[in-house]
Amino acid sequence: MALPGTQATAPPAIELRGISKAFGPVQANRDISLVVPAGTIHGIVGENGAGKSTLMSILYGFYRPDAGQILVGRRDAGITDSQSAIRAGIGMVFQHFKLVPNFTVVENVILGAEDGALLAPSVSRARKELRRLAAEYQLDVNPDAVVETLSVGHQQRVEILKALYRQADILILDEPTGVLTPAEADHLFRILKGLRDRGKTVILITHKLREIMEITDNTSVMRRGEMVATVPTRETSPEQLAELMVGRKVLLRVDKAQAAPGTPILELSGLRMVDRAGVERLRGIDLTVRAGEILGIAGVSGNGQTQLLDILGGYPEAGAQVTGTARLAGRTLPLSGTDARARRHAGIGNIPEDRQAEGLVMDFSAWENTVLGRHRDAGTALMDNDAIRSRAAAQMERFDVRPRDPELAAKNFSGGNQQKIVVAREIESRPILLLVGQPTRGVDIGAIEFIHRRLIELRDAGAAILLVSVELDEIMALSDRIAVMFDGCIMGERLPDATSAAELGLLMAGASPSGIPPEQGQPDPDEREPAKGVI
Ligand SMILES: Nc1ncnc2c1ncn2[C@@H]1O[C@H](COP(=O)(O)OP(=O)(O)OP(=O)(O)O)[C@@H](O)[C@H]1O
Repeated sequence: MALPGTQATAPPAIELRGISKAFGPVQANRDISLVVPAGTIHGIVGENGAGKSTLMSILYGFYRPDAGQILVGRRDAGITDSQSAIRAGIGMVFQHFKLVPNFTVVENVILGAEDGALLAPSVSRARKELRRLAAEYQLDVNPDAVVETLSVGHQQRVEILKALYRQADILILDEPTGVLTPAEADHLFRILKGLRDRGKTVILITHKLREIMEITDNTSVMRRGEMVATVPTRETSPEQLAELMVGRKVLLRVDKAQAAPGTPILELSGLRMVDRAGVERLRGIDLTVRAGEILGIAGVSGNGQTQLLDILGGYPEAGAQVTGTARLAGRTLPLSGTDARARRHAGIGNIPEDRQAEGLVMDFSAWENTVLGRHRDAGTALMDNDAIRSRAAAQMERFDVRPRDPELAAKNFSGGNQQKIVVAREIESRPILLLVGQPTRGVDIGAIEFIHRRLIELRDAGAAILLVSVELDEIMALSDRIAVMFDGCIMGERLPDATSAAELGLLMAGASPSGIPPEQGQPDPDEREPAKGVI
C-alpha cells in the first residue's frame, strides 16, 4: 500500500499553469507551472527573492498574476481576491499572524467568516465546531482565551483553526517554524501530518531543509522566479536541493581554521539587568570574548540574550536598571549608556536580531541604509551622496545583494537580501567587536553559507565576535567557544568539539551541569518572549 501522500494517482488539489508576475522591472514569477497532489505535504524551497511568497500570494488571491491560470480540483478556481481563494478552499497562515490581539479565539475565528454577521447565535456554534476541530487535529486552544495572552505557537494554531473553520482543504504555511520553539515546531509537524492523513493538502514554504526532509512528500524548487524542479522528497537529499536552489554546490557546513584568540576585547563581569516591571532579566553574566574568536551564545529565545545584545549595543530597554562592569579592549565601557553611536565609535559593530526594526530604515533606499548610523561620522567624503551611492553599489556587488539596485527601498528587498545589506554595512565597518543576533533568520542556504564565511573572515582578521543564535547548528558550526544561556544566567561554557547537541539542549532547558535544575527554576514557557527558531 502506498504511504499517505505518495499515491501517484492522487488527483491534483492545485494546478498552476504558466503563472507570471512582475513588479516593475523585477520578474518575480516567470511562467510557473506546478501540480500539488491532494492529500500531500508539498514543500517549496528557493533562495531569498526566488518568488515563493509572490507565488503563494497569487494562489491566495492577494496578487493578480500577469498571466496564467489557477485550477483547484481540476476546475478554474476564478481566484481574484482572498475571498474567492477562501471560497475555493484555500487557507493561508502568514509569517505575521493576522489576528486581533484583544479578541478571543472564537471571536477571531468568526471574524470575517461568512456567518460572522449573526454573532450571537454563531458564537456557541463556532465554539462547538472549534472544539471538534481541535480534537480532530490536535489543535488544542481554549476558544475563550484572549489571543494576546497566548504563546506564539498557540496563536499559530488559531490561524490554522481559522482556515479549517472556513473549510479550507488546502493550507499554505509561509515559514511557519521561524517563530516557534523546538517543541512547538514538533507539535506543528504532528498537526500537519494529521491534516494530511485526513486528506487535506499542505503547502509549506521553508528555508530549513531538515524540515523538508522530515515532513514533505514532494518538494518544488524555485530559482530566480522560475520553477526549476519538483521531486519526491524521499528521492532527494539536502545537498541536491541546495544545489538546485542556488545553481551550484553549497557547503552545508562551515570550513574554518582553528581560531587564534588574542587579547580580551570584551570582558563582562556581574552584568545584571532588571526591567522596568522589576523582573530580573540578566542575573550576573560573566564572559570574555577575545580578539580573533567567536563566542556563541546558545539558548532558547527569551532567556536574556536580547537584553544582553541591547545593553552592549547601547540601547537598553527604557527604564531598565543595569549593573555590573564591562571593558572594551581594556577600557571601561559604561553599561547603562544609551548611546548606540558612541558604541559604534568605540569599535562595536552590531547586526541586530530584528533587522527590520533595528537594522534598517525600511522606507530608505539601500544606499542610504549602507551608511545608517554612520552618516555623520566621516566628514564630507561620506556626505557626498554620489560617493555613498557608488560605494553602496560596490558593497552590494561584494555581498551579492539582489536586485543590485541601490535606489530600491529596503522594504522592497526580500528578507535575506535585507539581512545582507545589514551584514555588509557592519562587517565592512571593521569593528573590533561585532555583536551578532540571529544572523541567518529567514535567510536562504546560499546566503547562510555566504554570511558564515564573512563572519569567519572577520574573526580571522582579528575581530572579537559575540554571536547569539537560537539555531544550534549555527552555534555549533561557527563558535570557537559556546556559552549556554538560560533564564538570565550562563549555565556553562563548552568547546564545540567537546560537546553535543544533546548536552547543550539540556543546558538550554535549564539543567545545571550536574543535572540538577538551578535554584530559580524554569520560567513558564508561555511567559517568556516567543522563542524564535528550531534547533
Ligand atoms: N511588492 C513588491 N514590490 C516590488 N518588488 C517586490 C514586491 N514583492 C516582491 N518583490 C520582489 O519580487 C522578488 C520575489 O520576492 P518574493 O518575496 O516572492 O521572494 P521569496 O522567494 O518569497 O523570498 P524570501 O525567501 O526572502 O521570503 C524579489 O526580488 C522581491 O524583491
